[in-house]
Amino acid sequence: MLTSEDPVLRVEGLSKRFGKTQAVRDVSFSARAGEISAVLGPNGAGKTTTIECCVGLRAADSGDISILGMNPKADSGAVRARTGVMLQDGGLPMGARPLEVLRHFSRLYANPRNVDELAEQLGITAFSNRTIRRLSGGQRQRVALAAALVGGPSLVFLDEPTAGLDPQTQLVVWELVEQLRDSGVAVVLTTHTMEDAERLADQVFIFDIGEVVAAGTPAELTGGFSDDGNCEFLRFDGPADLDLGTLRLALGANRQAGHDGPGANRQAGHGQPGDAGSMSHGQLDRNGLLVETGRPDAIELSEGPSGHYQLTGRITPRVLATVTAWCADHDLMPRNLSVGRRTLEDVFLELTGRTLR
Ligand SMILES: Nc1ncnc2c1ncn2[C@@H]1O[C@H](COP(=O)(O)OP(=O)(O)OP(=O)(O)O)[C@@H](O)[C@H]1O
Repeated sequence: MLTSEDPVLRVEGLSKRFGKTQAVRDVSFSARAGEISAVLGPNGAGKTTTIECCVGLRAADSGDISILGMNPKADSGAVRARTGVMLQDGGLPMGARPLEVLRHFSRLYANPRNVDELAEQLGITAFSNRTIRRLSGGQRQRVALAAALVGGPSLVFLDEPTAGLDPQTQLVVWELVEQLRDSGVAVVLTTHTMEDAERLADQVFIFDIGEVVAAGTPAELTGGFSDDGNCEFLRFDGPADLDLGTLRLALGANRQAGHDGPGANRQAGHGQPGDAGSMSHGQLDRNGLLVETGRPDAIELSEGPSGHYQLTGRITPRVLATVTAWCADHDLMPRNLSVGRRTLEDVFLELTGRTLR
């Protein structure tokens, strides 16, 4: 029996191979009611294959999938009745008109949503007398989204729901997805747009080459953003191969002297030193090792390619002053100096050495 605490979707150890390509390897994740779970990753990371296995469009090689406590294969009818799916190719009948399609789908469900209201909300009414074949990509996308929602599902899978949409329609889709979450639906959203994940997601699962390489809330993954406005990275450009030893010492001396000022409290939800074993405070690096994140008093200093320097952690005004003072002592102009919040894109880059796009 499923309780309200149990995930609506639970995926454990899912693997799927296409010939020589291991599309999905030992993937585990879950999605809860009233939450948006984003599956984020670059092209070919295995997101669509994972969703296709979840909704029964592909047979997994191994692993377990449970939806609302049921087995999607054994209880396929009951699972389908409570699940909405929007896939990238849409799967819409080309010769039909949007409202005909939506009315047809709505008749298959016990408690469907009002077709006219949904069509109005997604701006479908304006082109409802054209066949699907004659719609633009973005218009088809809206019909596919409506088709996924018309049955009033408890769990909805949205594969790249904002791909190809103009900014105005993206906003409509984001609002709709938030409404779904607020009404208690479990939303699983695949995307390679980190803006989607950062804006919408309660939980993010970052995929790369068929594996989940990091998981957590956006704030946990990016190291969070503290109440007093202290930022999470400081970057500057300078000559390559600077000797950073004295800067490290100066930053360490700040920490030990407790110079981070009155706002230097720990962030809610972040761990105490030593409790890095939980997934919520860490990420998996390329070798599958847990890397601690969100330690507000730890400053990491690294040199990227061609003289790009980066500090990550809790960047206080004192840290900024230490860096600029060190630069002044070394007669060095820190070019392109910037301070800001780390994004999921940064996290992905740090974990894989590549960008999401
Ligand atoms: N039917 C198929 N036959 C052979 N290989 C496939 C098939 N479907 C997917 N693949 C391969 O499996 C890997 C994962 O593909 P998948 O479509 O799941 O990635 P994705 O993360 O959804 O990518 P995208 O963001 O581009 O949609 C890729 O290397 C892809 O080429």
